[in-house]
Amino acid sequence: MYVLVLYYSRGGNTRKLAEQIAEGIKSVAGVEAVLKSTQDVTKEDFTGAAGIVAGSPVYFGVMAADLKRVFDEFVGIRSKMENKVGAAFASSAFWAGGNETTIMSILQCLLIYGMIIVGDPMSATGHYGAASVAAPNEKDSEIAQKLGARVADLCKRLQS
Ligand SMILES: Cc1cc2nc3c(=O)[nH]c(=O)nc-3n(C[C@H](O)[C@H](O)[C@H](O)COP(=O)(O)O)c2cc1C
Repeated sequence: MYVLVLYYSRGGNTRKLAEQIAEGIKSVAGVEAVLKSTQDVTKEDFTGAAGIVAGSPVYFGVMAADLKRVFDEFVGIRSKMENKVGAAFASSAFWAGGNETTIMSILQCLLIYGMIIVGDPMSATGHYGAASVAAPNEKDSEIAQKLGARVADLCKRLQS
């Protein structure tokens, strides 16, 4: 069983968050993490996954166009995604730059893909997901790992 960590990143900040989420996924026994950029991801990566954690830099308060392109292009496999677990992450330049609105823009797509969407666990912050201003610091990384672990754990429970 694997969880797909899908990201777009131009400067590397969002990729660093993605790597932390993948670490969290891998900490759950029996669940692997597949880390893919928007350029490399395939429809098979989507349909084979037990869950998807998708992330983007904040671009004008929403996800970057290349992540939206993937959701647009893969619309035909939407029905195969029902009841998989979904979560989101984002990296901004400023504290009030739009991390939550960007996460919500991603969660909207996952919701309409029929997925069961979750935020980060109570042991992290119990909010929208994982986020950082520029590159993730130690706390951001811990939250990202906990988000990954939560999604992996839920995937296991749903498939048992
Ligand atoms: C076209 C564009 C739009 C952006 N819009 C915002 C924004 O609305 N709010 C914000 O805080 N940062 C904004 N940024 C900054 C990026 O979200 C931020 O630098 C992020 O950490 C970059 O992630 P990356 O290194 O993964 O590419 C924007 C950057 C670009 C290139």
